[in-house]
Amino acid sequence: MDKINKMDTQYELLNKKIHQDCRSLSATMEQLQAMDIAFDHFKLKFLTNDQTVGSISSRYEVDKKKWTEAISNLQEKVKLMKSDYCQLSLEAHECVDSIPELNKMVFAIQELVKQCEDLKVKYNEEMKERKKLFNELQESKGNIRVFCRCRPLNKDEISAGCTTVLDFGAAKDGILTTIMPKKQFRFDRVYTPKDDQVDVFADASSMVTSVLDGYNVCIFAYGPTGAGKTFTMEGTELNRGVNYRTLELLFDLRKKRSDTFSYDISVSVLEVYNEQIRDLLATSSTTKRLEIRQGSKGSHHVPGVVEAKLENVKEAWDVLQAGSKARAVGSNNVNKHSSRSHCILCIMVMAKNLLNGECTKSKLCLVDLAASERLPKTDVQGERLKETQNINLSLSALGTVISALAAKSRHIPYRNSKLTHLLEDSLGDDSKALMFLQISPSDKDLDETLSSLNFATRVRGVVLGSGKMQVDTSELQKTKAMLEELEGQIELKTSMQNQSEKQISQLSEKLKIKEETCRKQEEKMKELEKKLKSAGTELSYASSAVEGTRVAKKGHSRSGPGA
Ligand SMILES: Nc1ncnc2c1ncn2[C@@H]1O[C@H](COP(=O)(O)OP(=O)(O)OP(=O)(O)O)[C@@H](O)[C@H]1O
Repeated sequence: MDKINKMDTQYELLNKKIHQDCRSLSATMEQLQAMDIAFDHFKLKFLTNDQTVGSISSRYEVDKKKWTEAISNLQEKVKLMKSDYCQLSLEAHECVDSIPELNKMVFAIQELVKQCEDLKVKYNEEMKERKKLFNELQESKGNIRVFCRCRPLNKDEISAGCTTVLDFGAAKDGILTTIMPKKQFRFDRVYTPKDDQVDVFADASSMVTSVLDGYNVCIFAYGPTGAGKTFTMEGTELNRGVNYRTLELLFDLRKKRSDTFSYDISVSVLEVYNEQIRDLLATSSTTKRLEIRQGSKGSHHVPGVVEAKLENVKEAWDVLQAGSKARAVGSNNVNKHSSRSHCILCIMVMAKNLLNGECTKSKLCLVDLAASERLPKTDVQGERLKETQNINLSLSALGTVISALAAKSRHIPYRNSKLTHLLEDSLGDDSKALMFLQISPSDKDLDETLSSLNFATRVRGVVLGSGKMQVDTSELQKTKAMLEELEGQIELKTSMQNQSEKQISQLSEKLKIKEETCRKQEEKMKELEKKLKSAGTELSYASSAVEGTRVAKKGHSRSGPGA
């Protein structure tokens, strides 16, 4: 029994132990399972970590490459910019260094300007003197000068077998010879039929110049019908005459003298027919486009006449055309009206000396006279007779005025005709006159030619016989040479001054540009340095992040999953 009890106890003990072992086994199993799961987790984590490390490291490589490239690019750029900067600052320094030079130049220019001012004052005085001498010289030649111009034979005359009765062999010396009767006539100029409008105006231009110097001038064309009066004064579109060339010269001189003078130029165009005055610009549409004034007592003896202010030579041509048109319209009803009327172009000039504020007013009258005629033929009656009488009246009144002026009479009979009344201002004591004597070369016009030549010789003789002052021309030559030299000096100084001013402005412009470029480059450099700095910071962040991941990976592989 004892044995059975013993075995029973043993059995119970064994059973207990088995139960205990079973429990510990299942706990171990659970532990093992948990470890297994943990290991799987760890294994999974490890694999994931490994992949992350791989991708980080490849991104790191790409980024590294990119940043290295960017850095080397930036370094290159910085290097270039630094060299640019050095170059620019060198140039800027050069510019700054040249400032004392510039100051010197400015000082020199100021000196030049002062000298120029002094010279201008001197020049002004000399100009006055020149005007005086010019006037005296003109006087010595006679205040009334006569130029003789002969037209060529026209087609009709050639086909009718007309011959030339004039010899121009001594024309250069101012001598014209008639062949039959053989007689010599002396004038201030004699033009051959070959001389053109340019040749003719070249001699008249000094008179025109003196208008801008404040003198009154009168230029008129005298001669029988068909001798070329209108051709000389008006000319044609292709062969422009004295009227147009005069205005052209005035505008040219106005431009040339614009530094020292301002000129206001206006014109009126009048016709005198049968002692009646007609304003040829009053109805013109051309004039409506221009600035118009009504002539006052000061500018005209016929108040209310249209005065068109001209700004340029194009306007001048338009106005001249308008005047010719209006004259031609008037001639439709009357037998060759234009040869029976006087046409007057009045040019009014107001000059202001910009240096001393002095103002002068002068007037230039250009007159295409009515055709001269000998005493009316007996068969001329009615309207034609009246015309001829009026023409003769005005031409003889003109002759009388010229004679009275030449004789320095106290009374000049301007009021004897409308023509002389209108010319009063421009045909005065201080004024200059030029007569173009127009003649025909044809034998059929010989009588009229001789009569015209005799008339013009009388006019010239009267004037030259008046004993005008003779000027010592050697003195005049000296003064002229001095003036020319002075003018040359002024021109040189002015051009030097202009050049220096131009240089200074160019240099300061360059300096400004350089300064601006330097400033921009500096800004750019600063910006790049900033970018470079932030790029460096980002790079160091990225490398430390990569480094951290690497360390973590290494640590993990050392502890391993089977540890
Ligand atoms: N120097 C010249 N060269 C060429 N042709 C000329 C010259 N002078 C005049 N003529 C021509 O001769 C003709 C007559 O000239 P113009 O009409 O000028 O004479 P005029 O003296 O004004 O005559 P009128 O007193 O009758 O009006 C015109 O056809 C003109 O073109």
